[in-house]
Amino acid sequence: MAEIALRKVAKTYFSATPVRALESVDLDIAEGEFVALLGPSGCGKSTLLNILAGFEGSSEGSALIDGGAIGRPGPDRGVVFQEAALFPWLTVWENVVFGPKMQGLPKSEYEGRARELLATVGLKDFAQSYPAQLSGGMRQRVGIARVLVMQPRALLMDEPFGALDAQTRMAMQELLLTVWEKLNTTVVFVTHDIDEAILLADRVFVMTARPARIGREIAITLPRPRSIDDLTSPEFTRYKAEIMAEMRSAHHQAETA
Ligand SMILES: Nc1ncnc2c1ncn2[C@@H]1O[C@H](COP(=O)(O)OP(=O)(O)OP(=O)(O)O)[C@@H](O)[C@H]1O
Repeated sequence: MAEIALRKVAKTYFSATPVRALESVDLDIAEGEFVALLGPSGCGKSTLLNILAGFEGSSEGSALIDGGAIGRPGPDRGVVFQEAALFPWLTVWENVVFGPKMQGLPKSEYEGRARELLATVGLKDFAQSYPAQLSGGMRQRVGIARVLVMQPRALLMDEPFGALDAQTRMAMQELLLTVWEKLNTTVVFVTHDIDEAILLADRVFVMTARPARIGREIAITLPRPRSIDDLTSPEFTRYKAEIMAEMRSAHHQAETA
């Protein structure tokens, strides 16, 4: 699984007025670690994830995966966005096997894995359905299976459950925990939701207002396996109070900047 390192990463967008999105971000993520990024709206979380994905370059500093500089997007990194970008004209099964098929892999190398993943995300009986016939949560589960079938070394997730209702969201969080505990992929997870960050992550990074830096790192030592029952434990509440205070001060800096 991937080890990720950011060294003094900065990013300026040269639009009509230049925007400094990131400033001197240093981050070390261990193999198999689950990391969550929280921060005020517009601070630069997606920018950071896009640099890790290779969708855009940094203006300064370096981003490394397993010691090598991150260049273009690659199959070692799977990216999941808020909306699963499924092909509407393909069935669930065809969507899931699309990547390995395009890579020219023989069926024997990916079909078994694809079947297993569909079962893991609870969609075994929907293999022949089309995306339009699925709920938002089901579509997102297809999206996750589609990325995992490529066996990425790191999973980069940008608000993946942001568009889902509260109940579906909790089910998806539990599903992701199950999948991650099984595969132990390195995960970088961007969210606005403090509960979600605490429930899922080994470490939560609270970013400052733009230009974003890592303001605070909080190690979440709640035992694993975790479940949504943990949301009401006293330790959980303590973490939440600590992170809320940090977020409030980040928000205040954003307002007064
Ligand atoms: N392609 C771009 N061109 C110019 N400016 C951009 C571009 N992408 C992002 N920005 C700016 O960079 C800053 C950081 O944006 P980013 O999307 O990374 O924030 P974010 O923390 O993910 O926000 P949110 O939490 O609201 O999703 C914003 O001010 C945004 O307007």
